[in-house]
Amino acid sequence: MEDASFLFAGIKFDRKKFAKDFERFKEKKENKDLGLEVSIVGNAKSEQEEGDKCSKKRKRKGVTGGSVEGFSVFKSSNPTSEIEQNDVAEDKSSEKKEVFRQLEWDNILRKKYGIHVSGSHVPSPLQSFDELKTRYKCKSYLLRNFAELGYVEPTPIQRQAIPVLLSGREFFACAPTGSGKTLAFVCPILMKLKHGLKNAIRAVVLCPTRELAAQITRECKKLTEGKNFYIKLMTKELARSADFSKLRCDILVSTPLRLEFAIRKRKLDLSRVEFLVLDESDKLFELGFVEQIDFVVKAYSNPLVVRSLFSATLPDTVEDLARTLMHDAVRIIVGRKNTASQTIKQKLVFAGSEEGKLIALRQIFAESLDPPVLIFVQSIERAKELYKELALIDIRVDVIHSHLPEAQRENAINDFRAGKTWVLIATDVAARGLDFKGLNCVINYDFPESASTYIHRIGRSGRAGREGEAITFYTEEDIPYLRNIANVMTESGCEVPSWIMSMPKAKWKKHNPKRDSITAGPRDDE
Ligand SMILES: Nc1ncnc2c1ncn2[C@@H]1O[C@H](COP(=O)(O)OP(=O)(O)OP(=O)(O)O)[C@@H](O)[C@H]1O
Repeated sequence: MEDASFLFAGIKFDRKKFAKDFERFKEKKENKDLGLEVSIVGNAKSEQEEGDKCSKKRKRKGVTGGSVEGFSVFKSSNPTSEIEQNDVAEDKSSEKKEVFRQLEWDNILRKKYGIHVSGSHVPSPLQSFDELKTRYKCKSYLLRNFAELGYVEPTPIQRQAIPVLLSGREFFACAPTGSGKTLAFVCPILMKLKHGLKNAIRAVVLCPTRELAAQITRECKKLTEGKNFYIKLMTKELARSADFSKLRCDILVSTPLRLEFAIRKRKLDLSRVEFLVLDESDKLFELGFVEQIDFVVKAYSNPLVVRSLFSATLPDTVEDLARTLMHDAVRIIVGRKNTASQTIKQKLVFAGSEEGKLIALRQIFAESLDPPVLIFVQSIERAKELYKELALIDIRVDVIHSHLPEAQRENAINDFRAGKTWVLIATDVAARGLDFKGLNCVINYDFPESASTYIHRIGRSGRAGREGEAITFYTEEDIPYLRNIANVMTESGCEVPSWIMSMPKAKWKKHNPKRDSITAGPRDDE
């Protein structure tokens, strides 16, 4: 992890400058502690208006620095008689009771869905999608599109993240792979943007790969079916030649590199962006991305931009960064942090050598090839080598890595999704975010470079509650790192031999050993 403390430096929200407002905010918190400003589930008016009020207050703070009034409904009233005082006391006590009841109910709901939150005054989780209508006046088209897509009830991350983003709060969230994080940020952004109001980019979603950016764009379009939203994927073409001053775009989805290019070379204006989402945020803070991210984030000159971070793995360093740099951030963790999805059956296989791996793979294919299967290797070279090997067998195989032209990468993904390809060999370019609905099995032909890479790779299967399988080959050189993977396995309920669990945990930065080339072992037909 790079030292990324300079990140978000472009956001003009500094505590010194707004010290007075922070003082007032404290005052507000005290009043809230008395239970005067907490929303109640089912109160259609309150939460939408609270959200709007919240952003208006931030506006006043951020833009004019003017006085902020009305923190307490009781401050402005001036009870004179004893009866009035008693009435006020009674009101206070019943409001307090209601607030406690609500908090209790929120906790029950969170416990039921494994949601853990911290931060001040976290909005109540959703009980159902219908609540989006009753509590937040969500437009019917969105709920219709949910139904069309078969989304009957919100997933745990959606239950909590949607109300938090709707209330204008910044947050960072960690939830398992395939648990619906995309909808968790797209839905509230669509609800808040009210399409077609302004001619400016108002939301930006950043993610580490083009394939993932394309997938998020598609998901956004599906959700806005029947409405005039302008959702744009930052393609190479767009980044190079678009006239951004004329481009109609409500939500822009991009990789950091392309966005940086468009800002530098094409004068892309991000001053009116209201929402910034960093998907796969821990990856975006790694070496190779962090400088682009820093540059891009500085381009968001709107002091009211609401930032949110999502990932299935969230190292403490990224959490610390988010906590210090975001404004009054909420933390949302679903299940246990940095664990694999519970629906994936995970297995370790000792393959002995490179030759042993190929034999083991062919054996799996012979005994139980249940396509589609995704195979991960460590490098582009090895992806090409394995492709040559498997092309000799009578199975439909393809390969994806970052040295392929964009169209070929796209075809590889599309053919795999469509079932035209049974086996896809991939480098870690396909490890994050990609949603292959029916993927049955992930094979880690090469041991993953880190526990988080392991979690993301195997998370391409077992999505949206479905079952999946993950097989990880290891050789002698991987043994010191076995324990780290074994921990992930036991955390999600898989069995691991006791000798592995008694090994010391290796200090692990990136494990990318030099491996012998992938050579053909003896074949059945020889
Ligand atoms: N409420 C829902 N009910 C049923 N399916 C859903 C719901 N929300 C999302 N999905 C589906 O779940 C799948 C996974 O969603 P998504 O790709 O957003 O997961 P993710 O949490 O972002 O995963 P990753 O960490 O791997 O990026 C998708 O196929 C999506 O259509």
